[in-house]
Amino acid sequence: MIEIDGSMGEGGGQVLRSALSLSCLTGQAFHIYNIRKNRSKSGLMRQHLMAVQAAARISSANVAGDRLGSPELSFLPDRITPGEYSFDIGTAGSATLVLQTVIPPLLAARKASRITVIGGTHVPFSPSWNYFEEIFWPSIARLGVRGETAARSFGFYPKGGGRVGCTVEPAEVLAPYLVRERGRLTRLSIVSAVGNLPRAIAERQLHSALSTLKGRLERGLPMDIETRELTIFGQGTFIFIKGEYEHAVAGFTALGERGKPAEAVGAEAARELLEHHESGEPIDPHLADQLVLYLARASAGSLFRTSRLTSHLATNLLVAGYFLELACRVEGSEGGPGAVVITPIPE
Ligand SMILES: Nc1ncnc2c1ncn2[C@@H]1O[C@H](COP(=O)(O)OP(=O)(O)OP(=O)(O)O)[C@@H](O)[C@H]1O
Repeated sequence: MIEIDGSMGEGGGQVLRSALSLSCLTGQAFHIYNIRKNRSKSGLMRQHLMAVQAAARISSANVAGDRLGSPELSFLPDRITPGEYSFDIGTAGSATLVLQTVIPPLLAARKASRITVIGGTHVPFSPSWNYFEEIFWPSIARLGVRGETAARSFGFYPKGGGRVGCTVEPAEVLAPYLVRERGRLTRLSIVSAVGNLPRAIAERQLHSALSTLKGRLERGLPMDIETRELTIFGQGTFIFIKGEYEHAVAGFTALGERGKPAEAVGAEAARELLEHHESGEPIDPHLADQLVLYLARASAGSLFRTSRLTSHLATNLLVAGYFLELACRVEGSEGGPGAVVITPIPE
């Protein structure tokens, strides 16, 4: 049984989720302790527990310690069963993080699967649905992942209730990923949205983003700009900015919250985009960590450059090393730009 210290690296839920994915994928059991030890509410929270239950359902796993607040867990997967799955988090816990947990093992199944998750789609510290669908999904599609994404509704903190999902076709081996350069910025898209709040808030978010970006991007850049009113439970706002480069896409989401001015929301996403853009690098800091589990399964070595090396990236590389024979090299230091080289070692 693989022993994992859940407080290693970034020490958050990601250590657990990546271990669940890789355990299902490789059939190796693991025991994790110190789960989210340094977080203010340590142990398994609802969203993490849902990831455990989802991974257990698709792999008919034997599990011990799967309760709220638990600091440790043992997970013994059996066989991956493809099929139709629906997981209801019951809170605004992140739906995209649950999807990201089960996609890698379901790719290794013999038949296609359809997964639906009910929960938060635009919640802090996780990929927004727009990010999942427009940045993460096209990036894994480039590695050979086939399937479709679908969103029935969005869910915000604290009510959740968004319903999103995807289908995944079996993909035995994935293509290597080589992204050293991004090429020119060819298009910018901005979606600014509100649910059960005045449309004027979405417009203020948008104007603030546009004035932050003014004069900082190429002249005459094609732009798609949209404000949206969403039908959701509860209330919420977000802005999502996508930069399409010749060889990469990058995305930045900012969320509204009580007491945070709409102008701050718009400026936050725009500043993140500018920071990435001005680095000259292709892969945004979030995609960098989210790609690791896929590159670890590619048929040959991969290399990409990112605008910021994060502790999430370092953590995923560490966890992948527990389950797979890999040679990983990171060039650069945390917080700055750098390169990641991942080479699977054939058995
Ligand atoms: N704005 C964002 N856009 C895209 N992806 C994001 C964004 N914010 C966070 N993520 C991704 O969400 C994941 C969050 O992992 P993390 O371990 O922090 O989650 P968690 O389970 O909420 O952890 P914890 O509550 O223990 O801190 C990472 O893969 C990170 O790249």
